[in-house]
Amino acid sequence: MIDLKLRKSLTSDGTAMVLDIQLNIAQGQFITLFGSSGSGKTSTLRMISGLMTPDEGHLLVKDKSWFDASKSIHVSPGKRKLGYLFQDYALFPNMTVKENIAFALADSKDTVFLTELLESMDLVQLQDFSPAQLSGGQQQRVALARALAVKPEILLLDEPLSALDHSMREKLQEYILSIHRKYSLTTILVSHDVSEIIKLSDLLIELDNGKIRRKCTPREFFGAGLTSAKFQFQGEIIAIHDEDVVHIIHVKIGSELVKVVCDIDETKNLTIGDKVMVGSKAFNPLIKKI
Ligand SMILES: Nc1ncnc2c1ncn2[C@@H]1O[C@H](COP(=O)(O)OP(=O)(O)OP(=O)(O)O)[C@@H](O)[C@H]1O
Repeated sequence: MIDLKLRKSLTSDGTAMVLDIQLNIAQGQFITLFGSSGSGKTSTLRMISGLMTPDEGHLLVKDKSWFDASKSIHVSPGKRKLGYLFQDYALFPNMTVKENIAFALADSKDTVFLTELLESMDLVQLQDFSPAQLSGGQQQRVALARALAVKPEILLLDEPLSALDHSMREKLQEYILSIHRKYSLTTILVSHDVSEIIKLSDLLIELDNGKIRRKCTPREFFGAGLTSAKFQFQGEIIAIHDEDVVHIIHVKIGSELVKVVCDIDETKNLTIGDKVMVGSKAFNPLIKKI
């Protein structure tokens, strides 16, 4: 349904980087772009949206050409049927919830669809509020409804929940998944949150220095080596202490601190700040860099 091959010279941390990716995405798929900072995730979404022009390549959506460098085709961002959601809700402060959504409607007279969006996002009670009167999660629900108002074929989500607290994130994940299914969207998410990625997406694309390094299911990606663990948590290493022949790795998981005892061999590639999975199988804690 989406056939893309996009190439663009970018500057990564002052050095040149060529973003060069080729992907075929089926209708209805939920994909996550994952990778370190500067690997090209946001630039990929910006090229799909038309906000950034690739140097070379093509982008076909449902057999319609949105971009083709060799034929000088560049459909403007406003004419691409897509919804784009960022961490920043970017709502109009002087408009009510309802007006914010109505403003984006493909057909401004389509009050049936406007009501459906207000209902799907549980915004009926809040429709006359202004954005300043809403919580972060409520504002992001309005932004999501507004992204859907154009009846998009593709939904682009660039870390849309990273400013929200844990419980709000979980609720919003449910909304995103339900609208993805209800409107048969093809959704591309950028996220660093392992549980969010596993919960939402069918396919993970790992970007490294502008290239696709790996394509697999999120479970394969994060679970390799720990697949039979009885439980797994994502955390961040905040300290590594030497104790004779072992290392004690201090991992922050949510607001808890967990200490994992490891052989020196096991910790060779681990440093403070690394994101890791901590799991346990038959009472032996396991730790793996992600
Ligand atoms: N318009 C542009 N022209 C040239 N270089 C750019 C442009 N936009 C972004 N870049 C550079 O391209 C690189 C990739 O940026 P991008 O925002 O796509 O990375 P990312 O993977 O989304 O990172 P993060 O996780 O930190 O958001 C960065 O080094 C950035 O400075």
